[in-house]
Amino acid sequence: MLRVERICCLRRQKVGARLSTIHIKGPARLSGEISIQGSKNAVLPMMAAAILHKGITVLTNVPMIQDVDCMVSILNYIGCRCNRKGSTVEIDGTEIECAQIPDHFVSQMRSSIIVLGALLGRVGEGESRYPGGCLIGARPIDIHLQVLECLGARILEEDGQITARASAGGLVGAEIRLRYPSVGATEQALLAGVLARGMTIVYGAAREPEIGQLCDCLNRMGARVRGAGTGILVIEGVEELRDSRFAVRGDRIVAGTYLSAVMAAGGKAWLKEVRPGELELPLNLMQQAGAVIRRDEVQEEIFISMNQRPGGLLLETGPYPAFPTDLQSPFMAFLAAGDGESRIREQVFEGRFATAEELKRMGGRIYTEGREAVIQGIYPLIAGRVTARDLRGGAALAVAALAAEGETVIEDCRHVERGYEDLCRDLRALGAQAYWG
Ligand SMILES: CC(=O)N[C@H]1[C@@H](OP(=O)(O)OP(=O)(O)OC[C@H]2O[C@@H](n3ccc(=O)[nH]c3=O)[C@H](O)[C@@H]2O)O[C@H](CO)[C@@H](O)[C@@H]1O
Ligand SMILES: C=C(OP(=O)(O)O)C(=O)O
Repeated sequence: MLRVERICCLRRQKVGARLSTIHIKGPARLSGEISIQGSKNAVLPMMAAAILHKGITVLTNVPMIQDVDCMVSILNYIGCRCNRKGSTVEIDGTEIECAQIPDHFVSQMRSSIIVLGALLGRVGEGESRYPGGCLIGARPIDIHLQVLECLGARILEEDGQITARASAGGLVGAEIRLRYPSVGATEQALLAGVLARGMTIVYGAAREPEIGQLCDCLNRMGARVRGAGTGILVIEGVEELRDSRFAVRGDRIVAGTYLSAVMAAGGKAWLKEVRPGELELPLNLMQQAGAVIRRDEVQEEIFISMNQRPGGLLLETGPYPAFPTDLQSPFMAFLAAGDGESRIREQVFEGRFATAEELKRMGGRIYTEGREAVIQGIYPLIAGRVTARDLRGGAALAVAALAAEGETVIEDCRHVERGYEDLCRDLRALGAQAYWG
């Protein structure tokens, strides 16, 4: 059995806490242009993929967000050397000294759990506690563990500690059927399958664009993965990977948030470095609610103009290509300041209506029952003191504040900093009065 000595010298880089209150003066009308940061949900598994390679992986257009800081800390801790210059991160995975993902960082970020699959692939073992991340539902990891077991890992769970070990020859390719197209579990299968012996086929895989990006990145590193964008992924195991460089694409959820801001406030905006095709359904719904949208797939730009109160919508979240759950709260925010009745069905995370309570404190007329919300639009909303309950929920409150009379103070925005480089900077670039306080 491959053993990794647990030197675990604590090279813990403190994940810095910044100011975590946002002040926004409304109502606003927006006009401006912004480049969209690199995608959080794409870059985190790519960073984990660097563990698989005994050499250098360079990622460019990496967003400056806390989850990336957290992943850098995990990689440094296990023995990789991460060197960051602006939006470029170079990861040297030559030495892995420790197969234990440190508790401190696991509790901060959901994506920490996929490091387990990469460690198993590279050194045949890994240890982790249950991952943190946004509190938007139960978020079990049974499918992740099923994936690893299918590939031959033995999993031991004791007091919240998970230990996974491959047999002496390492992981072995297998057919894996996912009971749900979980994004994280699909990433887990990709990371664990790349260096496994033989062929791995994942049926019922997630089809999110971030999975496609991970497949592209792994193939650039020398892996052999086919089927990206479909529900069946075929991974032909390889012996080793090679040095590579990969550019992370723009974050469709961040873009969707700023489009929602224009929907709430009115005005116009040009968003650069984002693929309109990744936001097909949200853009169609925004048009249905009254926006004028122009998409440029070649230049990777979206233009939006909104000159009326948003009309009511019916939407239901689901795995891609259905409506993304991560945009549910920003949509709820602009619909709350709209004209007419909307209905939202949240099918992915059962706890993702917490932000509705905060929107109600801003005068929003929202009624939730189970997985369903009914929203009666009203304008303007009322500014007040509200709390960011989760990452997208915090951003959604900023969206609502643009359609509220007075100064809104959004407290506890540490979750927002996990995923947005600087929400206030970007909203100011669109003409809003938004400041960290
Ligand atoms: C870092 C990252 O990429 N986060 C994204 C990822 O989260 P994440 O990878 O956690 O989301 P999943 O697709 O795994 O979860 C979807 C559903 O499956 C359930 N489930 C998941 C795994 C499992 O082992 N067992 C299980 O029951 C979850 O509780 C949830 O109800 O995809 C979500 C769905 O698009 C997004 O909202 C998150 O922003
Ligand atoms: C839920 C999200 O993130 P995480 O899975 O990292 O908690 C999100 O990005 O909206």
